[in-house]
Amino acid sequence: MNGIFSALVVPFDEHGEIIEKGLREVVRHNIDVQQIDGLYVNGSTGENFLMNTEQKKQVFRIVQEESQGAITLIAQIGSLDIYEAIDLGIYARDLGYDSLSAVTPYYYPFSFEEIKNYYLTLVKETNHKMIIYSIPALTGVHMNMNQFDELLQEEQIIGVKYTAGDFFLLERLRQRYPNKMIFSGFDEMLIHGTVSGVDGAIGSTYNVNGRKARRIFELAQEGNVAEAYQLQHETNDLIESLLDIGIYQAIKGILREQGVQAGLCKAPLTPRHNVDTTTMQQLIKKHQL
Ligand SMILES: CC(=O)N[C@@H]([C@@H](O)[C@H](O)[C@H](O)CO)[C@@H](O)CC(=O)C(=O)O
Repeated sequence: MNGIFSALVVPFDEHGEIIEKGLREVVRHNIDVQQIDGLYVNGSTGENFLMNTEQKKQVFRIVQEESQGAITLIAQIGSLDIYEAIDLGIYARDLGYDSLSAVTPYYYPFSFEEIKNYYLTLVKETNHKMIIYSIPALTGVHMNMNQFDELLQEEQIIGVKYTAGDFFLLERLRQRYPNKMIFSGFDEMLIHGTVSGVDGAIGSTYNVNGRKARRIFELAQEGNVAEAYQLQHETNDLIESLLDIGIYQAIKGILREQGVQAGLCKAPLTPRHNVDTTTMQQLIKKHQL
């Protein structure tokens, strides 16, 4: 479960329905063109939190069918409805997903005990591997080393998707848990995560920039930090542009220009945002996507 994983984008039509043919094309593009090692399915990038249960299951099923065991699959099942999360976890497990993952419960000010019980319940009820999805910037949940210690004592909790900029905490996690999986979650900090010893990276921009991300990852692992950092500078120029436009809309816009039916974003997200063909073509050319 190492390497570069795309946080999969999901194509929606103008009514917020999933475009099945488009989703299959996005999976194929990730496997055949971006040559990723795995997919992180129904995460933030997949607009998971805008979908209903049936749509989430539809995505899990189609991705598994299309990837046919060629890559590693991680199913993000986190939900404020713990019973939906359990249902999704059992569904993805039975489809053959390699691991589950769940974002820390958000919106209400949950205590750490409530968060811990949430994960232990998911692990018990699904009887599958679990990767903690920690993204404090969006959830407001900032866990400290002692709290990660409590979660990682559970054998079925195999690792953390670490989407934060606290590299002291990341260094402590890596030192204390050499045998747990740690994924870097911010693409713009891929080199920093790799030098900190992460096992892999999960991110939205790998849907369009996965090959260059792999070069950064491999060069940094080999200790060629200067060359890795030059590629990170170039990558961060791209990421800055994507963020200015609207990250998910821009990624789908690039994919559409490349002939992949990446569809639109689902409301309340703006379906296209200010994505225009000329800008997308310029990004593709400038960054050799
Ligand atoms: C909020 C968000 O989209 N974060 C992305 C990053 O890949 C992010 O888009 C990228 O680093 C640009 O900021 C991932 O961490 C999210 C992710 O892995 C997921 O879709 O679950």
